Order: sequence, then structure tokens, then C-alpha cells
Amino acid sequence: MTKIIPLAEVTDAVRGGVISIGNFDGVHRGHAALIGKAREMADRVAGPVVGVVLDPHPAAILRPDRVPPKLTWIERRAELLSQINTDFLVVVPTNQAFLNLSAADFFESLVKKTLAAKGIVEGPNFFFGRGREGNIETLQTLCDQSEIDLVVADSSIDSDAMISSTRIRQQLEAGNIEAAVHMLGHPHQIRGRVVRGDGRGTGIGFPTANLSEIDVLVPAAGVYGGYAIHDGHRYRAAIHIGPNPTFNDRSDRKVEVHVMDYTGDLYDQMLLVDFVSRVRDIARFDSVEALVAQLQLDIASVQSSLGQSSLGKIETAKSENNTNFK
Ligand SMILES: Cc1cc2nc3c(=O)[nH]c(=O)nc-3n(C[C@H](O)[C@H](O)[C@H](O)COP(=O)(O)O)c2cc1C
Ligand SMILES: Nc1ncnc2c1ncn2[C@@H]1O[C@H](COP(=O)(O)OP(=O)(O)O)[C@@H](O)[C@H]1O
Repeated sequence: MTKIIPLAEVTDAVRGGVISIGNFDGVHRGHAALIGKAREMADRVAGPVVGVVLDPHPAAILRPDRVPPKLTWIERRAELLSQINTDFLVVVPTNQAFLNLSAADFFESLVKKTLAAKGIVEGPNFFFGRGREGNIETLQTLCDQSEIDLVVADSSIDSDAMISSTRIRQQLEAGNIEAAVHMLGHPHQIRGRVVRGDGRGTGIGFPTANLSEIDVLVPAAGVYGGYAIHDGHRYRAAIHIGPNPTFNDRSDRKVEVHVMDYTGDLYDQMLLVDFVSRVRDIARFDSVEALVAQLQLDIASVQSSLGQSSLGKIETAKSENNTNFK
């Protein structure tokens, strides 16, 4: 498991490695390519692979009115980074003083003094220091002066454009789950606490866990297929996002999860939900019977899109990190 290390708690085990500084939001295929390069270099210098993330996102301090919704919370990032062989995730608490550091001071204090990096891997569009004054050329000069290896990795491309957290957000906000998942290389995951809804679901044969306190990007309104992860188990799930027009309910951000092959009480518990595919738009049905008939089709469609390999309960590595709200 990738160990999360607050900047103030960096130890010798973390120092002397190959670092990659970024936001790592989503830990998408572009990030995986960077970490892959870092791994190669780290094996050569016999040091750890260290992801370095600024949390919160600098935008939260610089332009709080325009902060993009997160794709991932920090523990989820660490879990995904772990799957691609990252040893540590150093979390820099973003504050005005840190953002005011010149590029040279940023390099001196973070890269050299605190992390004693032997190598650094970045994409071609890396900027650092006050007002983004440092770029890849600046970084190359600073690395040369300090005999630190720099690898500038090519951008990872999908559909003729660079894979980025921004593009993934746009696809999720448009409901294009498959396109987002393709760029991510894994499902988009949200987490939330199960609260009481209108108490209708059980009566129509489709109980739905209603999620609140979701702290990452919620995809566009629609019906989706994916997985619900609860208490170390993964179940197939049909997810409804948006209003319930059939019942004249116009609240636009309801997130309701019907967990397949599950019975039990989920109230007040944390649920993780993986989005894998889009099924359809939300519709208004003339009767409850018509809604139920459609829900049966939705379930069949989700089952077929998830494939037969995932029937029933599937054990997953339980991550305690994942369901603890910060
Ligand atoms: C997979 C799925 C798809 C749904 N699609 C629609 C829909 O298109 N239109 C609609 O009005 N309600 C839809 N519903 C929502 C149901 O109306 C909702 O689950 C029901 O009102 C229960 O709400 P409750 O959990 O607040 O009791 C859908 C629910 C699920 C699980
Ligand atoms: N298969 C299931 N999927 C979702 N929730 C379930 C399931 N089985 C039992 N439940 C429980 O039932 C509740 C949902 O029932 P529902 O009648 O839709 O009530 P509410 O309107 O309060 O969400 C969930 O919050 C959960 O505690």
C-alpha cells in the first residue's frame, strides 16, 4: 500500500527516491505513465517512488470560486497509486506561503532539502513556484545544477488529445462514463453516507441506498451501471442520479444506488460506488408499473455490460482508508 506521508513527517525512508510532483487527481493513465518512468529510475538508484501532491489543490486558495470538483479523495489516490507500485504519497499542505515560493526556493526546499530526490519525473506541461514561474526548462537547469536526474515523460494521448483530469471531469459531467473510465484506466469512484429517502424503493421492489456527503465529482443525471462496495464486498449496482420525475420530485442531485444480490440495512453506513457504464437518461413514467418494468430492463442491461464474470459477491481488498471521511 502506498503510504500517505504529511510533508512535516517525511523520514529517511522517503528521502533519496524518485519523485513526481502533481495533483494526481483521478490517478489516470497519464499519471500511471509518469509513475512507470519513476519506477524504472527508482530501481536504478535503489530508492522509493514518491508521489507528491499539493492538498488542497492550489486553486482552492488562488481562485476559490473556480475550484473544480475533485475526482478522488487523498486516500483513494493513494490506493490507486499503490496499484501502480508507488511507495509513498507525500501530502504538502497548500498554503499561501508555500504558493509564494519562487521556483528556485520551491526546488531548494521541497525537492532538495525535504525529499533529497535523486530523480524527478514530470510531464511536459509541468509548472511550479509562484505564479507558475518555473517550467520544464527551469526544472532542467535546477536539476542539472544539483545532479538530479530529470525525465520528461511524453503526454499520454486518448482520442487525439492529452489525457487530463480536466478532460475526465468534462466527460463525467456530460455523462460519458465509458470515455472517462477509458482515460482513467479504472472506474470513477464516489463515496457517501447512506441516508433515508422517501421510503418508496422497497415498496416497488427496488430499494435504493440514497447517498449524502459525497465529496467528489458526481456524474451527470442518468442511470448507470457499476459496483457498490460495502464492508469489504463488491456487488453489482444500478445507480440513479437526478430527480424522480415519475413521483414529481425535482431535486436534481439525488444519488440512489440499488445494490444487486444484497439485503440488509445500510442506513448511516459508508458506501463506495464505482461507475462503469451509462445505461440511459432519466425519464418520467406514466405509472409505477412502467417504471418497474424499465428498472428490470436496466438491471439486465447492467448485468450484461458488467459481464458474467462478476456474478454475485466478489471479495475485494478492504481499504480502511477508503471509507474514512477526512
Ligand atoms: C436504476 C434506477 C433507475 C431509475 N430511473 C428512474 C427514472 O428514470 N425516473 C424516475 O422517476 N425514477 C427513477 N428511479 C428512481 C426511483 O423512482 C426511486 O428509486 C424511487 O423513487 C425510490 O426512492 P427512495 O429511495 O427515495 O424511496 C430509478 C431508480 C433506479 C435504482
Ligand atoms: N439491495 C439493496 N440496495 C439498496 N438498499 C438496500 C438494499 N437492501 C436493503 N437496502 C436498505 O434499504 C434502504 C433503501 O430502501 P428504500 O425503500 O429505497 O428507502 P429510502 O427511501 O429510505 O432510501 C437502503 O438505505 C438500505 O438501508
